[in-house]
Amino acid sequence: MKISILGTGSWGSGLAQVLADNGHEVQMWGKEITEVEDIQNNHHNSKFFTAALNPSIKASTDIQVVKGSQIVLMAVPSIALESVAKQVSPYLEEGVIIVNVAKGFHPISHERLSVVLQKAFQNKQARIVSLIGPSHAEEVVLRLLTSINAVSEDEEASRIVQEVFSNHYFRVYRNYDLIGAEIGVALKNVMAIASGILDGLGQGDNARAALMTRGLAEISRYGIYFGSKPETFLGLDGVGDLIVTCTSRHSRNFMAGYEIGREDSAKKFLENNQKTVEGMYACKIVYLEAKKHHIDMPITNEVYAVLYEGKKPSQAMIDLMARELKEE
Ligand SMILES: NC(=O)C1=CN([C@@H]2O[C@H](COP(=O)(O)OP(=O)(O)OC[C@H]3O[C@@H](n4cnc5c(N)ncnc54)[C@H](OP(=O)(O)O)[C@@H]3O)[C@@H](O)[C@H]2O)C=CC1
Ligand SMILES: O=C(CO)COP(=O)(O)O
Repeated sequence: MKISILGTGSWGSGLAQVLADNGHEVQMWGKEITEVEDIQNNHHNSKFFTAALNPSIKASTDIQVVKGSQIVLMAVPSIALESVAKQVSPYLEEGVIIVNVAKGFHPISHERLSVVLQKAFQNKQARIVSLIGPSHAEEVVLRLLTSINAVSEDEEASRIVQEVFSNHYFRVYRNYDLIGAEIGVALKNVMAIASGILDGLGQGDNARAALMTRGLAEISRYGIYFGSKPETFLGLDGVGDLIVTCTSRHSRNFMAGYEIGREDSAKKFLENNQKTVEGMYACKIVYLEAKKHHIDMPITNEVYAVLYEGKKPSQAMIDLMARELKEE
């Protein structure tokens, strides 16, 4: 099967490895010439990994290479998703399966990303599937064991994605609760920033366990308000992705928080960051939506205050602990 991947960053490259290992014809598209040439000529993406890529993976800066693909994978950050979708749309086949792997929301409308893609590809009758779960690209590229969900309201499309991606090191489950899964994987990035902040401030395992547990309660409260199934938050797109991101130094969200905690300020990080840290954007969107809908989100509110209002992380931690005492 011909499968195109839009985005030559870390997750696009990790998933290219899986698909090429499964014998598919993998064509990547990227705007960054150095990444594209590295993949095409050296079978590496040295900006992100030392591991070699499957040599059958092709890469180009010409977006027309997607022509004739049965599946197109969108591996760009949430803030770029809509513009890349518009750019590629003229070259897509009718009924193409679009696989989104970005975690977040539309920066202006605050819509979930599958909704953004459904609208962008309406004229192609595209079938949208989110492939999301606990999965650091750094491990997938090394073929370390990973389990993830193909989430869609289109059961047949999610079965196709499940079959196409699964292999001996990459196991794909199906899930049909798109609202819950997309909210789970977007909000865990906010909690990962909070977890990194605690680490940077010198806190330990007890604090991290409390943060993750109360963070999951917060994510579930938010998701259930918007129509998610509660059990989704006990699965790969809830607690699974929360664990992998809140506890790992591979996570850019965790590491962003760590740097902010160590400095006891977000200023330096915000001035210098060049990486994709989705939790920064998700935090603002969730803060605004929660306020609008009166959803109690104490951890998100404190991360927001640290990122956007100049609050000291140490003070945010004190304020969280000093709130009115209540039942779990
Ligand atoms: N990395 C991971 O382990 C995982 C990531 N994800 C999610 O996948 C999404 C992508 O992340 P990831 O691959 O890690 O990010 P990276 O920063 O590694 O790569 C993003 C890629 O998108 C490209 N890009 C950015 N903006 C545009 C644009 N306007 N037009 C075209 N290309 C663009 C970048 O190009 P350039 O380099 O030129 O900026 C780069 O090739 C995120 O939402 C992330 O949360 C999900 C699971 C795991
Ligand atoms: O989503 C991820 C793992 O599931 C990747 O996390 P980061 O974006 O924080 O690196």
